[in-house]
Amino acid sequence: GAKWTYGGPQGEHHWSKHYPYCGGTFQSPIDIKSELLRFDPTLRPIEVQNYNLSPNEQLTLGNNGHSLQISLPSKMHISSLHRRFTAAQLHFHWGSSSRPAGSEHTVNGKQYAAEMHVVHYNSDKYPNISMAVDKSDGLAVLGVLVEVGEFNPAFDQFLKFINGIKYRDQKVQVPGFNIRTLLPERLDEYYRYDGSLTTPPCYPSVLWTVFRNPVTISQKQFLSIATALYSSYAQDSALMPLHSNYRKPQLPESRVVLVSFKE
Ligand SMILES: NS(=O)(=O)c1cc(-c2ccccc2)cc(-c2ccccc2)c1
Ligand SMILES: [Zn+2]
Repeated sequence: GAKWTYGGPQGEHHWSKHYPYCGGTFQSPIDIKSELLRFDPTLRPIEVQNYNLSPNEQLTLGNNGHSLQISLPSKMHISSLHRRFTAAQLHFHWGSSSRPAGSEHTVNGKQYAAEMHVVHYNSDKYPNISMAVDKSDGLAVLGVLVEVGEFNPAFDQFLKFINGIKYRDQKVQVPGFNIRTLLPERLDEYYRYDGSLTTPPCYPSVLWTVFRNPVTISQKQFLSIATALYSSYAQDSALMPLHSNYRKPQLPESRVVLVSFKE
């Protein structure tokens, strides 16, 4: 599709020219603020299956020019939703070394250092993710807020390979590890709402689950994400640092955010 960026003349305010859904309804991310929240006692803890990958399994770590992503095997899935949602990939959004605030979802206006998205598709209904990506019941994304604090050994399972994907379209194989360790401890405390892809084409096809509790990474780990990557190709003469790859919060319109916990 057409080129899009996070700033400048192809930035988010221009996305809707080539990607009409980006100017539509049910857009993500949003500011998760108290007045939108409604406690829902029927929201069950998220249950994930086969997230504990053996080191004998290889995962593809890649730089797609907009984010750092890890491809995930299709045995990984969410089993606690009304349909099976099979994992496809996980990726990140982050700030910059000078502005360590780059999460997409914010909570009562607080923006976190980064955010991880684990993207799943409704494999009960669709044969593959391409058929699911633009359907209103197609995707389920788990959102994990990331803040700077304690060192996180789980993140180092892939961060130690980040210098192999400095430039756009570079990929490296990394040994499998327990992806569950990238998620917060409490999978029973989360925000839930109907939204969209936060990047073009912005399809309103995502059942969002944003966990209440952030995970932490160290300042050094954050800086490696925020400073190691470029959105330009290795052979390009102009180096384009890849950072601040987050969309700003969108209007909630009349949407309610369901919450699985009372306090
Ligand atoms: N931020 S997100 O979760 O809404 C998201 C989902 C998917 C996605 C991935 C596979 C299938 C379907 C949707 C892709 C991206 C993406 C991020 C950077 C660059 C290009 C695309 C972002
Ligand atoms: Zn994302």
